[in-house]
Amino acid sequence: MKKHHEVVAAIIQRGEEILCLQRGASKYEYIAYKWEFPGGKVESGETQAQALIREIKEELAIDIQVDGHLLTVEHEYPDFIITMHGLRCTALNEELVLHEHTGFKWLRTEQLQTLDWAAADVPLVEKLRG
Ligand SMILES: Nc1nc2c([nH]c(=O)n2[C@H]2C[C@H](O)[C@@H](COP(=O)(O)OP(=O)(O)OP(=O)(O)O)O2)c(=O)[nH]1
Repeated sequence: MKKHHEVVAAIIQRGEEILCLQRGASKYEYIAYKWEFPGGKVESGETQAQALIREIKEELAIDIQVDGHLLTVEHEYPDFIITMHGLRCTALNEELVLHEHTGFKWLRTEQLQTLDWAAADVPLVEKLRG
């Protein structure tokens, strides 16, 4: 049976722009170098907000405030399944440092579809585009 992960992803908006991050190499070629929202797996005992605050601090060295829920997506990849909660957030610091990603872009909602998103993110991007 495939592993099932609960994942949180931060939609960080600054003015009109949203933070998009590019993953690096991966043993799973279908997510390697894809674009995503920062975040990661919820660990046992954590709330979604606690997990997201921890992940964003690890990945980007910034603090965030979680403002609300955007969309939850369930997606089956060839090797595992994720339930991903997309949460709207605000960054509490200006400068970010990429600890785990290979690139980042701040894009307006109408520019989001120019990136090659991880498949699970497509419904989030569509919802953001309205
Ligand atoms: N963070 C994040 N993960 C996503 C997104 N879209 C998507 O398919 N994923 C997948 C990729 C990973 O398989 C999984 C999240 O795991 P991760 O590797 O980022 O998180 P983690 O740091 O907790 O994991 P680990 O390497 O410690 O095991 O969800 C997204 O927008 N953000």
